[in-house]
Order: sequence, then structure tokens, then C-alpha cells
Amino acid sequence: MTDTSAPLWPAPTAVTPVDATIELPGSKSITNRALILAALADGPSRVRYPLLARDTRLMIDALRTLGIVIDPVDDGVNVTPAAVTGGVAVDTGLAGTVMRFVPPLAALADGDVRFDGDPQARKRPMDIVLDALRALGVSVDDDGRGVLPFTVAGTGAVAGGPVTIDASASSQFVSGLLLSAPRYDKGITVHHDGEPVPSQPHIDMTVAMLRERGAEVDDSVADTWRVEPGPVRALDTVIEPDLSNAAPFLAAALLTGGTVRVPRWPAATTQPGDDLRDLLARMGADVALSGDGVLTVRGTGAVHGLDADLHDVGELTPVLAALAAVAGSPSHLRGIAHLRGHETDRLAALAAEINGLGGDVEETEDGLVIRPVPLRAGVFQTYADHRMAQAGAVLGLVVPGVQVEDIATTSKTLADFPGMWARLLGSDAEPAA
Ligand SMILES: O=C(O)C1=C[C@@H](OP(=O)(O)O)[C@@H](O)[C@H](O)C1
Ligand SMILES: C=C(OP(=O)(O)O)C(=O)O
Repeated sequence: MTDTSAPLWPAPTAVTPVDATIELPGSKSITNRALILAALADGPSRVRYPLLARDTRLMIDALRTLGIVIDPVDDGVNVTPAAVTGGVAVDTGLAGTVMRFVPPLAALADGDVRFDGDPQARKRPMDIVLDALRALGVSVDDDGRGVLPFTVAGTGAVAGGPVTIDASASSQFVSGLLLSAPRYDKGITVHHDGEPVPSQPHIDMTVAMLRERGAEVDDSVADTWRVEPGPVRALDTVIEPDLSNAAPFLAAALLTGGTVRVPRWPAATTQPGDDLRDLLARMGADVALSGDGVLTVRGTGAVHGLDADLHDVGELTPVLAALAAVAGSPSHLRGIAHLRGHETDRLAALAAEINGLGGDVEETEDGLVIRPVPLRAGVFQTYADHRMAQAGAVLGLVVPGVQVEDIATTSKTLADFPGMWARLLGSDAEPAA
């Protein structure tokens, strides 16, 4: 739902090529997995350089509510596991990782755990997780709706075992079940039956992080994941920067013919944001990753359209769509029907808002066809979606007079996007009229 009362943010227009080094905070996806796994571990864990933004604060609050002790330390948080306590209520906000990862953990509680979230969160699909928990022996009350709010009736233990789900709407259904499964009596065997699961790198991230903590995971059979019951080892871990959040800043380099450097870019990672190196190169950027982990993206003057299947990297879509709208040739972004269940229906939102600026975007069954045409000033609605707001900011770089509604929604995964954007542009920016 659009908050039409939210203030408008005049997106600054770049008057010279950007030239900046951007320090990115920790990955949302890795932080929230690290917190869940630390909560289930056999001793205290240190999580260093976590993301501290709305989605991860919601995760910290959820785990504290469930009895886990989380203390701030100079470079992050200490997590001390405890018995999971019921008789509590958890706020999921709009965080997919909280609403899909915490209920399987809450099933281990010694009583009821009530879940609810933002109004927009009540539209995001949850039925697959809830039905899976039921199949694993957990009682869940959702009034038959399959969305928030719902109550998980914990009894202190979960039988676990085999379960077949259709995870074509979100990889988070698989990840959420796998993360808590070492603590289930029989572990878990998740089998996916349906159209292909999106966001495979995020499932690989889940499997890798479970294995790093000693859990035994078999993912050798396609669409089947087996997690053995057993201890989760405590771990002192450093969170990688959030590569998906690099997207708007790197896009600015491409679009303005400038240069953006991102330090601490991992040499190897399961983050889908790493695909930006290839995708932005295909759109015309000069991309180089140095041996000491600095990614440098330079605009060459040309911005090419993109024909790409983004099924595995769907969260990159809003910023790529913004780039595509001002590129030199048409784009076709495919394989992303599941974006309709993200923070908002991102396919509808991108088409509506780019077209609202005079664009030519056509929604297809599983993606977007984007034909670049000159855009004009106007309001860019964000639908409580942080990546829609980032897309609006990117368009504003080259389209004078773009006003982004509710820029504060970027706090979902970045504590201060407007401040970072101002530093990106330095003094070489003109606020929109
Ligand atoms: O597991 C995760 O951390 C995520 C998985 C993906 O979800 P979907 O598979 O629903 O796209 C991704 O889009 C989201 O931003 C984060
Ligand atoms: C889909 C996203 O978020 P969530 O973790 O809430 O699903 C996203 O960040 O692009």
C-alpha cells in the first residue's frame, strides 16, 4: 500500500560524473542467517560488522523476544543462546527473512509465538512455510489465510523429517526450514516440487553457512536438501558487505560516466549481488576487481539495454530496471515472476512508476520489457519498498525533477541511504526543483 502522506525527497541530479568510494554495511541476508544460527548454537557467537538496519534490528528484537541474549559489542553483537521461550509476540516488519526464518525456530519454543508485521507484510506469501511446519508436526493457527498474522504453537521440540513444498514463489521457504533443522529431532528433508526455485545463490548461502557451523547438509540431489539433526557450532564471524546494496551506487558510475569503488568486495561469495560485475559490464561498464578486494566500476559513456534472466538475482531488478529505462537500447528482464511477492508487486510497481515519468515499460508474465524514451519530472512512489526508492534515486541522477516518495523506506537495509547518496554525489549535484 502506498503511503501518500510520506514526504517527497528531491532526487539529486548529477551534474558531473561521480567519483567516490562507497563503504557498504554488512549483508542483510548473511547477517540474519548468522543471527539465527548463533541463536541455535552450542555456545556464544560473535557476529562482526553485521548490517544494523531495520530488517536486522527486527531479527535481533525477534530473537531477544524468544529469550536469546544479544549484546552489542564494539564491532557488532554477541549472541548467547538460551532455551527458546514462548508466550510472546514477534514483529516481522516487512522483512522476508524474519517472517520466513523465525517461525521454524519459534516452533522450538515452549509455548505460543504470535507473528504479525507491517500492513504490506500481510500480503506476502507464508502458506508454504506454515503448511511445511504442520507437516513436520507443529501446530500453526493462521485462520486458514496463509499470510500474517499467525500463531506457532511451540511445544519445546519439533519432530522434523521429510516434507515436500512448492518453493517457486520464494527461496526463503527453503532457507527458513533448513536453518533451524539441525535442532529438529529427525532433522529435515525438504523436497521442492514445482516451477524452478528462484534465488538459488541464497539457498547456497544457507547451505554454506550451516556447513561452516558443523551442520551436515546434503544438497547433492536436485531440489532436495537433507539436514541431519545435530549441534550447530558457535562461530566468530565477519559479515561481508551487502553487494546487492552496491547496485544503486555502481549504477551511478555507469549512468554518469563516472567511477565508483567498493572496498571489501569478496573474492568468492554466495551473494547474488556479485552478479552485478557481469550485468553492469553487459550494460556498458568497465568493471575491475583488484587483488586486494576493491571493485571499481567505470562508466564508459554508453549504457546498453540488457536482455537477462534474473531468476537467481531477482533483488537486483529495481535498480537494473531504472538503468534500462534510460539506456541506449531496449531491455528484457525475464524469470522474475516471483517479484510479485516481494515488498510489493515489483513488476507492477516498476512499470507504473517508470511509466508515470513518461516511460515505456511493459509488464509480461514473468518480467519487464523496457523501451527507453525521454523521461520527465514527477513523483516516484515506492510502495514501502527500499529497492523502489533506490531505483527512483538512480533515475533522478539523469532525469531532473524526480521526487521519491518515502525515501526513508531505504532504512530497511541501509541505515542512511540519503546520506550515502549525498556523499556519492559530493557537491556536484543539483537538488530537483
Ligand atoms: O534468503 C534471503 O536472504 C533472500 C532471498 C531472496 O528472496 P526470494 O527468493 O523470495 O526472491 C531475496 O530476494 C531476498 O532479498 C533475500
Ligand atoms: C526481497 C527483498 O527482501 P526480503 O528479505 O524482505 O524478502 C529484497 O531485499 O529485495
